[in-house]
This record gives sequence, structure tokens and C-alpha cells, in this order.
Amino acid sequence: MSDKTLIRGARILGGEPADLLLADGAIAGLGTDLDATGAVVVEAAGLVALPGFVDLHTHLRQPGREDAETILTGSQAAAVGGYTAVLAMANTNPVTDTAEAAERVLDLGVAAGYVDVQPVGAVTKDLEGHELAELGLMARSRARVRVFSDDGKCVHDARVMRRALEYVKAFGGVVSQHAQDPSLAPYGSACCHEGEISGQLGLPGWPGIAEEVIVARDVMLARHTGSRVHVAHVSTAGSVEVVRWAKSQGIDVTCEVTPHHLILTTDELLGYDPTYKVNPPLRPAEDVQALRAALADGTIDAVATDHAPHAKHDKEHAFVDAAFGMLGLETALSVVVTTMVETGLLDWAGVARVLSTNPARIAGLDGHGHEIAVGAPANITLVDPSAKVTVDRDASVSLSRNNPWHGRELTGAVHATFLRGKATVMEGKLQ
Ligand SMILES: NC(=O)N[C@@H](CC(=O)O)C(=O)O
Repeated sequence: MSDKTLIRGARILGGEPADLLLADGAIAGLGTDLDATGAVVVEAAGLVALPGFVDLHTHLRQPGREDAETILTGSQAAAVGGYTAVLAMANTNPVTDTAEAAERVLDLGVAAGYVDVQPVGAVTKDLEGHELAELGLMARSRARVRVFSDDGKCVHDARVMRRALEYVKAFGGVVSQHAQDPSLAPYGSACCHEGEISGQLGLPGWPGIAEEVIVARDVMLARHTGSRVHVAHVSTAGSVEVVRWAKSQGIDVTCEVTPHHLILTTDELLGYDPTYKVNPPLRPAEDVQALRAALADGTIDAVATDHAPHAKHDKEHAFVDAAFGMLGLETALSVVVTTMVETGLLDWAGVARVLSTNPARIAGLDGHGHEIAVGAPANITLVDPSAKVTVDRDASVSLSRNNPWHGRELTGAVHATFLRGKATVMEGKLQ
């Protein structure tokens, strides 16, 4: 089979139609009426060409919970979602807190071959929050770890956070903080936005302030250390306000929002369906509006899925006992189109920014998030901008089924994904 592909007539970043020639892993031509000799031709009239998506926040569950997801199945779900790179969170079993563990994740990602799997290193040993993990060794390993996170838990001790920020500064790393002060929102028990709704449902409250105090503290620590902090899954208007202020002061802070926090609200909890139990919890509509506005104005840099697959027997429990988390990789683009493009809040260049360019920059991934230009790596996602999709959780390539979008109609679909010129997905199907 030819290793040349001609994508014919795609709208580049939603602009004018052009042909794209992919050869030897790179974009070899961009223009009109390019010569198709020897190339596989992909007819792309009406489709939008974007740089391959990069997910800053994916839980792949391997090692330890291969019944919920593996690096292979998670990579496949990512490719179907239009991703060419994912950052694999460290809260596996064992935790990714050594150079060897990070290299193992990297190698399994290469063996799977659907997306570049970039390991995230734990900030503290075994995510316990006390002793720093081998940050330098992970950074210098073959895995070149640059993003560190105890995600699932917060680096709640200010002294440990300060040391982590100082340490990662030496090699241009970043700490991605799961902002949850456990004295205000205890791990495991706090599971519902604190407010009228938690009272009504009788569920332990997870107040927005538990997130906001950590975000406020961390931007001050970033300023003090001159280092770089990233806030994972921001979920409240207050957090966004703090980040907006910090950016205006020149503090080196970035943040991400999940697709689910852009649309789902506390109302979903009324049926006590554990599919909607997630950390941080779903918030009221005012927060959702503030998150959309902040993504539109650039205060929020990226959309990151927090894809959190769980086996049935961990999710199908009474709400208080079920595992936290929901799937996200395969549906993120459709949620972004539905909430941000259809509403006029983002154009396609904006979608490229929040799903590709910014996350690649934050993670320090050189081979991703490029402009669509001759010579750039051929990591390309083709999107059908107006397709109406009714999500079917059983059509998922993820091993898990905790899909909050099941039965909903969303707009926009991934048509094809190319990783260094090779089609991993074509006509929505895994290759
Ligand atoms: N986001 C989630 O709801 N779940 C995450 C970890 C976490 O609790 O943040 C997971 O690993 O399942």
C-alpha cells in the first residue's frame, strides 16, 4: 500500500478548501489540484482539517485495571476521537512514579501504535502527598516526562507543592494539579456539588471553594517559584476568576476544562445515576456558562477529557459507593462542537487551539499541535462539522461503558485521523 495520501478539498481550519498531500509522515504539499499519482485519495469536500488532537488528561488503567481499559483500547478510543497524542495519568497500579514505570507506559503506547502515549509522572511517591517521586529521573528517562500530577488526589501540602514546582522548573516541566482541598472536600466521600442539590439528595457535598482555595494558593506558589502550574479540570466560576487574574499578573498558569463540565449540570444527579458521578462533580448552570465563556476568551487554554473508564462492577452501585469518572475520548470533539461552535463561541481555529495547539504546548510535545503547513508532521484530524450523532455506548471501542452521552444527540463527528500520515481512523472506523 502507498504511504502517500492525498486529502482532497478539506477546509483547512474551517477556511478555504485545499488539498493536503501526506508523505513520509509529514505534510508534503498544500494547495489546489495537487498531483494524486501514487497516493491513496481521501475525498474530503465539506470536511474540516485540524491538527491532530492532544489530550492532556487520559486514564488508561494499565497497569492494574486492564479490565476497565488497556493502553491499546484507550489508544484506539483516542484515535476514534480524533486524537494523535494522549497524556496517560499516573494513578495506575502501580503508580507511574519511577523512570521504569514511565518507560513501560511509553513502550506499550508505541506497541499499540494508534496515538503517541506520553506518560504523566506522579508528583509524590504512590500519590501519597508526602515525598516527591523521582521527578528528575522520569524527566531524563526515555519517556522524557514533562507533566507531573497526582491526579485523583491533590498535592495538598503547600510545602510539597512548592518543592515540586521548584524541581520541575529546572527542566521546563509543569505540575498539573487536581485542585481539591481534602479538608473541605474529603476524598472518596464528597461526591455532589455542595448546595441546595446536595441537601435535597442527601449526598456529601463537594463545595466549589475546595477547588478555588487550591487554585488560588497554587498560582501564588507559581509566582513565588517562577515555575509553571497547570490546573486540571477546572469546574467553577471562582477558579476561572482566579486564573484570569493570575494570567493578567503574568503568572505562568494554564488550565483545562473537561467536555462534561461544558454541558452537564447538577440536574443530572436527580436520578442518582452513578454514570454522572465524577471528580470534580458536575456544577450548576452558572458555572457551566462561566467555563464556556472562559474557554472562548482564552482564560481556559484547553479541553481535556479526563477519560476515566470504570468496570461495571465498580460503577453500578448506590451513588455514594460508585467509582468517580466518565468516558470522554470518543465524544470530546462532538461536545466541543455542540457547546462552543454551534453557539458561536469558538471558530474552527479556536477548536484547533483548545484541542491541539495549546495542549501540545502545555505538555511540551514537539511532534504535535503544529500548524497545517508543508513540512509539519502529518498529524491531522478530519471533522464532519454538521454530522448529527446519537451516542451509543455499545458502539464504543473503550472497554468500559460509563458513557454519560449515551442516547444524546450531538453535532460534529470525527471522520478520519492520521498519525504521521498513517490513517488510524477512516470514515469514523478504526483502521
Ligand atoms: N475524574 C474522575 O472522576 N476520576 C478519576 C480520578 C479522579 O478522581 O480525579 C479516575 O481515575 O477515575
